[in-house]
Amino acid sequence: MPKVLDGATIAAEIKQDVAEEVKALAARGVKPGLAVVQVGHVPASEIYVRNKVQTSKELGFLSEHITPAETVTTEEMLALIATLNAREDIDGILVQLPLPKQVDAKVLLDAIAPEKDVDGFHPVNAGRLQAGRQALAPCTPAGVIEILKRSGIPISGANAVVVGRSDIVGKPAAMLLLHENATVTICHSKTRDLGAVTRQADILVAAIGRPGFITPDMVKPGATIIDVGINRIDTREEFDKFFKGNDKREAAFAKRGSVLVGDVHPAAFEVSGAYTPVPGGVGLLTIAMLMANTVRAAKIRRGM
Ligand SMILES: Nc1nc(=O)c2c([nH]1)NC[C@@H]1CN(c3ccc(C(=O)N[C@@H](CCC(=O)O)C(=O)O)cc3)C=[N+]21
Ligand SMILES: [Mg+2]
Repeated sequence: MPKVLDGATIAAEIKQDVAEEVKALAARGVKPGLAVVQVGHVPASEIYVRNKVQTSKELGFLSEHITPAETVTTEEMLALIATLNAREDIDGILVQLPLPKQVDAKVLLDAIAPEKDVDGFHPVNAGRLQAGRQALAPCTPAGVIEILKRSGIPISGANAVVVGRSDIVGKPAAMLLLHENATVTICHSKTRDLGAVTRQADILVAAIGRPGFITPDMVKPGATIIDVGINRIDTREEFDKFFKGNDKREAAFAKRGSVLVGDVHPAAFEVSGAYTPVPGGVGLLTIAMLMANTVRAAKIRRGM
């Protein structure tokens, strides 16, 4: 039976560590400050943003939730970022994605002061990360490393295969794994005989953004699978592809009319030695690492 790498347990450990750091900072008169900017009403953003704001409050941060209207312009957003960049009490700035079409996301993200870029999306942080300098790393890939380390899964010398090459997950995940001395391969939609490559993986990171894309034949028996995908399934046909005969998921589907599935087909987990479930895996670590990044930003920025 494969081992389930429980995101909730590991996230709680990280938050405990963060809480202790916050206490130590409080004793020195410092309170980490996080600004979460949520534009308009993207239904998928509501739950994540609420979770980020609530967690940062629980941990004793100064927490600010800023909610510009759906119709906000790039210029107005740039003015907001400039204000937050200049504020002494704000250590971290997060602009929740996606943004409305009229807002130029790249221009905005590049305007965030790199030392306050707790998402790790700024090209200066991407460059620092790849150049082996002190950097704020993107939260989801940082969470992947934390799961592996805290679960005692050896990274050094392992074959790590990352499927997906996005700037915010695949690429930085590969870089972080490389820094931990894995032998890293990045795969993507043009990779030839993908299964032959993924079957070499001791650690398989799935970050494609397609439901159930990784099938059992693509997994080396006993491998560790980290499933970064979060896909919502809301038709019976799709449901049956992944969860036919699964009573727990059946109940969830009946109740909510949708369920989440990762980028890994549930049958592929059965081939693995250990895996992160969806939900309850990497997503929870993303939020925990945002908190860790904010404390880190506070310490670095304040010279501590
Ligand atoms: N600037 C920015 N930074 C982000 O980090 C960012 C973003 N924009 N836009 C959206 C994505 C998505 N994201 C998630 C965070 C937590 C869960 C999470 O907590 N997932 C839980 C619950 C999932 C559920 O029930 O819906 C789980 O996987 O168990 C998922 C996804 C952060 N993102
Ligand atoms: Mg993310």
